[in-house]
Amino acid sequence: MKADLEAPLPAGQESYAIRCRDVCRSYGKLKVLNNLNLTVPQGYIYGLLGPSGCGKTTLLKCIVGTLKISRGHITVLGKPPAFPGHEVPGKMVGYMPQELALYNEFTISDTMIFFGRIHGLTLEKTQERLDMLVTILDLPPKQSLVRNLSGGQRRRVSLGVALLQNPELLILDEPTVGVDPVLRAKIWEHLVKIVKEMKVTVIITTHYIEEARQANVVGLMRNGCLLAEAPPDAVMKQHSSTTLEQAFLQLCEMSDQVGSKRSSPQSGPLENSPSNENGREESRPILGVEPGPADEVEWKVRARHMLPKCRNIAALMIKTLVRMKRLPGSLCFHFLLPVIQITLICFCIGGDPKGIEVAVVNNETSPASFSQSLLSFLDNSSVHQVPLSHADAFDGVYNGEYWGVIGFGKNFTSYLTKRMIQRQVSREVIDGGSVHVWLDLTSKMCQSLSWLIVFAFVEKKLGSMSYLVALPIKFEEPIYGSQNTDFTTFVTPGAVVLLTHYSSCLCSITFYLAVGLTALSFVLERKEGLLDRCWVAGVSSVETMLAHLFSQLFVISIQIILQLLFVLLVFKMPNEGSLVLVIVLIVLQGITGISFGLVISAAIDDEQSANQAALGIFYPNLIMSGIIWPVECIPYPLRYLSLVLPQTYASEALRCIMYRGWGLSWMPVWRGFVVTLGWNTFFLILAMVILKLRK
Ligand SMILES: Nc1ncnc2c1ncn2[C@@H]1O[C@H](COP(=O)(O)OP(=O)(O)OP(=O)(O)O)[C@@H](O)[C@H]1O
Repeated sequence: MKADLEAPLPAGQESYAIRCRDVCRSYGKLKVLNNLNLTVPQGYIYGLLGPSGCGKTTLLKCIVGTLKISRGHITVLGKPPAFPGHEVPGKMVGYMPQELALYNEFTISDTMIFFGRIHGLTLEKTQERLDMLVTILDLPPKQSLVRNLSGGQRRRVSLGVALLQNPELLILDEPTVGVDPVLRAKIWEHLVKIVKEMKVTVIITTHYIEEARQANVVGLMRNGCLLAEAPPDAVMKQHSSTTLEQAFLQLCEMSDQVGSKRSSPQSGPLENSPSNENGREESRPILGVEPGPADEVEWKVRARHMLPKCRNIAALMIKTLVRMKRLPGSLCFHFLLPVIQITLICFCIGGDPKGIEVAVVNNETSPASFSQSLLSFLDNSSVHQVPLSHADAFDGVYNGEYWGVIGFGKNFTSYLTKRMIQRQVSREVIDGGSVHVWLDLTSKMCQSLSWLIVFAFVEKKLGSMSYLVALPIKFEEPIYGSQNTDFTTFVTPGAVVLLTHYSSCLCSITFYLAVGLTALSFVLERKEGLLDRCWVAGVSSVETMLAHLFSQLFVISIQIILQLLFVLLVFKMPNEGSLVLVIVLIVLQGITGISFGLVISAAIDDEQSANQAALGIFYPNLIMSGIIWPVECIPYPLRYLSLVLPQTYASEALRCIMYRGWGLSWMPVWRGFVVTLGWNTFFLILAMVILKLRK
């Protein structure tokens, strides 16, 4: 095995671009990279070959810094990947991941302009590079939408993105899959040309082993370690084979024979290249360096590196807006969905019952009787009266045909008159002078019905005499709110908060919930390799999150304006307090939603699970936040849980502002703001930590 590694190197090798030493990486218990050593000389094409699942992509991800290694050292262009101030990830590296990692709603031109912005290229420079790439890679017209391209065309666009900024290092994960042989030859020709002319270093994986003969060096990988690393001719010569494929097969057989005794190559000839000028940082710890004058400069570089770049945030935001523009139907739905929801709440919740079938058993026959007169006061649109006999009326209720029975005794008029004019009356007179109501109370709606009946009889009919039959309780003019405050009024502020929270929250985490564009973006971008690609291009997790937050903020601002217009102007919900406070609180709740969405999308990879997580949290939150029913009705242990939910205090604060006209000096109001801000900070930090930990 060692002999394989001792094949002569091409002349002129002076330094290395990539050096991996004893690199290990696992996914849980699965050890994917196993003490791997690899050296890619500067200005070479390095063909990384190996069977599917041997760990090539994992290695490339470790090299570009999207995955952290568990053990060992990696040096890329002189420093470890993601070293503060280092432009790997960044401008120095062009990365083509195995997934296509392209925005489907973009044209080819949009795609290049987006990545050009991230690399800091001017528009003219990007256009110039794009024209060149169209010729070299035989790309379709620049204005073609990516989603309309064939698989091979998309792969070429993806390769074009990697080549865009003329990087020093190109990392290409299977760039020639699905590309026809003529174009494959053209791509290799271009790679050979840029390596020769510009001293670019290329590391390329491919399933077409024979095409790797054009590489300067090949690395044959199996089970997470390198079996051989040498120029293709040397590998073939070593194994007396006429093809690389044969040589590779022999190597695999030998490796199987050696089995577990074999260790990964510890020292290949490529390693002997004079390395230390470029590999300076490799053995140096990233943290814990002794302070000195040079370190001061380094700290400044690090600090600058850590600060989010406006350029990247702007590029990501423009990207989101362009994508929205390309999906206008989806955009309208996105804006209208919360309005539709709030309209439905206002129309469907808390109103008076309409068209209820009620059986009437009237034993008084005279048309001038009180009972006839009272029945005429019942609102016909609410209660549809069906005159029936006693037996039919009760049968109808038992059969579910009527919601209840209203009954009058045959002496109702005379007994009621007695009740009102005599000081003392017998129980029989009270009973006979009362309206008897039997209700099917399996529906809460009938409770509203009973109040309707009382209201019709006592308030409307008896008018000024109503006090004679009233209960010994008097409800005076309310201190806050009005006598007409209904369930809708109670529920609306909470619903606005909730809808804002969830519409924005779902934006970040769930898949195509009506929103389409931005909603899905984070989880899908992650899944499609777009987040990784942007990260390798130099966009940090903080920049991604901030851009996402700002663009979502734009969307929820429009949603909030539309919701408030409907709630305040169309449905005439009262607002006694400051509209500014109302808007700020709702926007802050929107941010809670976005940041909560970011937590879920940072923790979960696929849209289905993200959707389930969002829904799983939505309902308990809706029920327990005091939005539908007051928190005071929740039993004690659960009430404590309710109080720590992000919407409980916010809904209360919003109700206090809108209906009591309270300002920030009132504790329930400022508490709503403070708790919301606290949740926002917590969710944003948590999302960032999860993103960092999951590398
Ligand atoms: N995110 C992940 N979580 C768990 N296991 C993973 C993950 N990514 C890759 N693996 C596993 O790691 C191993 C190496 O995968 P990798 O994608 O690096 O292989 P590869 O050599 O690039 O394969 P191919 O040529 O088919 O692309 C595989 O067994 C794969 O199942």
